[in-house]
Amino acid sequence: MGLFDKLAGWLGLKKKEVHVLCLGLDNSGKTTIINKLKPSNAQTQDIVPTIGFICLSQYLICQAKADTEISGNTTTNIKHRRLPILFFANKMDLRDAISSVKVSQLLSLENIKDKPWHICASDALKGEGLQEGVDWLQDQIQAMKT
Ligand SMILES: Nc1nc2c(ncn2[C@@H]2O[C@H](COP(=O)(O)OP(=O)(O)OP(=O)(O)O)[C@@H](O)[C@H]2O)c(=O)[nH]1
Ligand SMILES: [Mg+2]
Repeated sequence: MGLFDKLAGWLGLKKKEVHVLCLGLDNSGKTTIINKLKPSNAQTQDIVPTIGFICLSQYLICQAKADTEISGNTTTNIKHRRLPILFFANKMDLRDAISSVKVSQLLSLENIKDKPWHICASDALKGEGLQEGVDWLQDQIQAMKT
């Protein structure tokens, strides 16, 4: 069972759609993170750079590169809703990686006042830090339901 299956189970979302948009710089680890969230028997060992975007309907996760064009309606919709934003400060295992606190300062995340946000340091190769992020997302989605 993958982390997103667990999340869906806890939330009783088996029949509901949860759309997760995964955005990030090239080579930052988006596909690796998404892959790790799948059940172990569905994970692939062979991750190649994504061309354009991928949409995994089974997990309802959409990965787009930061420069992928998103339609005007979608951006407006995202902008005006109080959707939770989860940041992964990935590749934390690298020797010259900066801390998640420093990443958050560099991105001025404290200026995001109209949406709940959270940042987790992660090592997507080992799967470290992903559970913390999914737990936070679970709490946020639950809060939105009530
Ligand atoms: N050391 C380290 N390498 C990672 C980590 N996450 C991903 N990688 C590696 O970084 C490279 C890029 O990972 P991808 O998952 O393809 O990155 P992406 O963001 O999907 O890349 P694009 O699809 O090209 O935008 C691969 O060689 C991964 O094995 C991490 O946490 N630590
Ligand atoms: Mg990719």
